[in-house]
Amino acid sequence: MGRKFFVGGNWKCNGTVDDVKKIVATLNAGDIPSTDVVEVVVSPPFVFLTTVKSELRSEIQVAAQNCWVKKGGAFTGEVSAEMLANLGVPWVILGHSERRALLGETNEFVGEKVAYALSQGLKVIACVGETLEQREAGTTMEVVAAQTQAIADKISSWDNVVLAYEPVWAIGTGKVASPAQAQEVHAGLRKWFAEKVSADVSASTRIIYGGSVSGSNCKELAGQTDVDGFLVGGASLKPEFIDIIKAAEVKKC
Ligand SMILES: O=C(CO)COP(=O)(O)O
Repeated sequence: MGRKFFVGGNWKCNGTVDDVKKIVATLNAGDIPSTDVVEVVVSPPFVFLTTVKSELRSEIQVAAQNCWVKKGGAFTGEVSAEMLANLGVPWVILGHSERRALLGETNEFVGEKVAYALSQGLKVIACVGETLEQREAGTTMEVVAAQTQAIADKISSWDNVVLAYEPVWAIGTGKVASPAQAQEVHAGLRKWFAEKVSADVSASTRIIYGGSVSGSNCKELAGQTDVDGFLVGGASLKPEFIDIIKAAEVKKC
C-alpha cells in the first residue's frame, strides 16, 4: 500500500486562547487537498486539545505532544495515554528532541512510551534526529538507528507509527536540511527497517521530515522519494501551514 503524505503541525508550548481561535479559523477556511491525498494532524498544547478537536474541521486530526510512559495514577503533572484515548485524541508525538534534551528522555524511555501509547490504541509520531556535533562526527545514521532500534525493541507492529526525522540542528534555527541531506537519512532509515524489521515495514512506514520546514522549502523536500511528509513547528502556527499541506500534491505528479 502507498504511503499517504502526512503533515503534522507541532504547536509546542505556544499560543493563547485568541491565537488558537485564529489558527483554527485559518485551518478551517484553508483550501487543502482531500484526505485521500494527505493526512493532517495538528498538535496543540494539552490545555487546548479538546477545544481544537471540537472546533476544527473533521478532515484535520489532533495529536498530544507527549503522554505518560505507563498507566496513569499518582504522577503529578502528567497526562496518560488512557486519558487521551478516552478523549478521542487519536495521535501523540513522542520522543521529540526538546523532551530528549531538556527533560532527559532516553532512547529506552521513549521506546517504552511508544509501546504503551500504542497499547492504549493511540497512533504515534515518533521523533528521532542527530545533533550538530553528531552530524559533524559522521554518526548521524548510527544515532537515528539507535533511537529507532530502542522503539523497535519494545513494539511488535509499526502500523500505527509515523517516524519523524528531525535533525536537532535544523529545529527552530531556519537551517533546513537540504533535500539531499533529508533524502539520505530517510533512505538510510528505510534500509534500516528492511534489514532490522521487515521489507513490509520498510515499504509502508511513513518517514516524515521536521526542522525549519516552510512554505518556500516544502515542495522540494516533498519531491524526495523517501520523504513522506513533514512535522512542522514554527510555520504550523502561521497561514503558510496551508501551503505546506499542499506540498502533498507534489507526490501525485
Ligand atoms: O521541532 C519541530 C517539529 O516537531 C520543527 O520545528 P521548526 O519547524 O520550528 O523548526
